[in-house]
Amino acid sequence: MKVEFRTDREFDIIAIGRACMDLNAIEYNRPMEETMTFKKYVGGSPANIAIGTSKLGLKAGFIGKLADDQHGRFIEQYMAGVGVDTSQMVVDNEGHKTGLAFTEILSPQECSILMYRDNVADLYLDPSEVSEDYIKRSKILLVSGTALAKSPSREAVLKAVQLAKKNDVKVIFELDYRGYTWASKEETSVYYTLVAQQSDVVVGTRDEFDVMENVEEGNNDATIASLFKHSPELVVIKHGVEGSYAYTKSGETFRGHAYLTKVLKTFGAGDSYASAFLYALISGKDIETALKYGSASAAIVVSKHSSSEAMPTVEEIEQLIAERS
Ligand SMILES: Nc1ncnc2c1ncn2[C@@H]1O[C@H](COP(=O)(O)OP(=O)(O)O)[C@@H](O)[C@H]1O
Ligand SMILES: O=C(O)C[C@@H](O)[C@H](O)C(=O)COP(=O)(O)O
Repeated sequence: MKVEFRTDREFDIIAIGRACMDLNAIEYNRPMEETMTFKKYVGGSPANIAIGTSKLGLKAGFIGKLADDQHGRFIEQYMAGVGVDTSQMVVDNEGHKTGLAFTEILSPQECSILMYRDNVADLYLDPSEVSEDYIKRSKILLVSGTALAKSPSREAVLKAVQLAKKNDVKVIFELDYRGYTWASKEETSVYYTLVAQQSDVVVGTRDEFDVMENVEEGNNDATIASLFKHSPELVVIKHGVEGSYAYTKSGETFRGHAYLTKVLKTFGAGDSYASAFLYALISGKDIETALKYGSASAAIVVSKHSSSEAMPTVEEIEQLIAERS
């Protein structure tokens, strides 16, 4: 089965949410306390996805807010450099800062992220800074769940979703749950449910769907039964190295398998998976093939040092799929 997109749009995908910085430990296999050097990369889930899809040859744009400082300018320059349209990345004039993610690589399986996200510029995106003229030029609006965590970014995203629906732009909701930004799981559940019910495609890990449903150990059947009563036509539920499932409203289930690889760190899997999965769907491939693209892209990124710079090309993805089939 394939997902149909408008063919008369200039942009394949416009992402909304945070564009931040990752500081990844250069010294692996040791705790953060003993890590002395870090390498900086652009980060933030929706920025990673915009970069990933752009590297795959899609026309990507971004709606977000950047700090008015060297870090904000680094992010804008990097994203423009890989081909992302940054015309709707506004600059904050109230002194808010760039969000930082320090990553600890204790072992290939044990990674954690130490976030600095107080007063971050991305959460100050205002609804007045979201343009209908821009959104209606795209096939897809990609929404990151973290952008719903606080006002005014929350209202900016809700406005973007309304405009996308009005203009026949498919809404892809990446749950992208980052607990530290939210006041409570109750609050997250309210806003996640609201946006998921209005989206065309919902993508998240099993744990993230549990947060959305405000349950301890949910199951995929209950999740899809509930979401398919509303707008979603496709729901993708990821289970880490165990792979992923894609469910369609018409009743089909597809299984995606992870490609085993020499893992350097576990983060970056979700964003690279989303980039390549969406690339494949937009390129007219069927859902089963799109799951392979997502899994292959994730396998490549978990074997490298960054989440954004490591995003693969189409050739790298197709080579991995061919080698393993
Ligand atoms: N250790 C791994 N090795 C290879 N592929 C992986 C690994 N971990 C995850 N993946 C791939 O990335 C996809 C998304 O990973 P997951 O951990 O579920 O998402 P997230 O990074 O958003 O938490 C998985 O479905 C799988 O295909
Ligand atoms: O999303 C962030 O703010 C941090 C990311 O930039 C970081 O690279 C990361 O954690 C990506 O993780 P993923 O969800 O496994 O793709």
